[in-house]
Amino acid sequence: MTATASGTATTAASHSVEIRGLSRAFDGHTVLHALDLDIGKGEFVALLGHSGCGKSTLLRILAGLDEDIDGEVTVPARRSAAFQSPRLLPWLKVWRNVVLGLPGRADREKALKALDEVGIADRATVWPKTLSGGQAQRVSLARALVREPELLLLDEPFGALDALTRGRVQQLVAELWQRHGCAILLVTHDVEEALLLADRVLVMDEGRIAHELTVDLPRSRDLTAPEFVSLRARLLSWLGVHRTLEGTSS
Ligand SMILES: Nc1ncnc2c1ncn2[C@@H]1O[C@H](COP(=O)(O)OP(=O)(O)OP(=O)(O)O)[C@@H](O)[C@H]1O
Repeated sequence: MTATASGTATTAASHSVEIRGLSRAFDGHTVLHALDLDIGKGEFVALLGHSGCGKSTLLRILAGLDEDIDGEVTVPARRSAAFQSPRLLPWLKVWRNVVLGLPGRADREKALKALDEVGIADRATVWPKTLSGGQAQRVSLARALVREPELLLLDEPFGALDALTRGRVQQLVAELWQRHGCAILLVTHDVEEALLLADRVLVMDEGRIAHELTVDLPRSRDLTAPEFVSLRARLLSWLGVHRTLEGTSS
């Protein structure tokens, strides 16, 4: 692996992500503090932390949307991201949104395959405004997957969905992850979501990784299993030491 002294390198590495001494400041206010983090190839990592602790800032850097950093960041060239808001272009039909930005001519077959994978191939030729929230989020996932990422960055992708749809889309992400074998970094406010999906949960506090938990439970995970309940209690206590996490309850 090689990495630039300060910036984002995209050379293949033994890990999918390697971060060394990453710092980011806005207007003199340091948001990420000399952060170190490795994510293994194919590993599913969830990132929890109270509002404003720097989760999205880290994700944006890994997505290549922010390069004004100190430190070393190595990420795979093939990476894609999905956010809380699906960010579909309203003047393009669904399938065109999926393959937008891919090199070459817009490949309808490719888009249909990706939409089929997320269960909404029948919505390929409609306008984005006619989609439900859950459908739009599925299109956003299809758009990320069509790039065949080695690293998938998810910033609260289920945050705006109702509980039932949220459960379905979570299940879909778990299945896609197992099928594609990509590494995933999921930013969430939801302790249970993190424990249901991830191999490892990180708790961030004021721009540092404050705690780390390996989730050594078989899938599909049972929220009521004593081991699950105990891991949940540990995460909540870690979060409680700092500030109450929005959107969770004990
Ligand atoms: N472009 C920017 N300019 C100035 N400050 C910024 C910018 N982006 C983020 N910040 C600041 O950096 C800090 C961390 O923001 P970030 O969005 O990473 O937090 P977060 O943990 O993702 O929060 P949330 O859970 O609320 O989404 C905040 O204080 C925020 O105001």
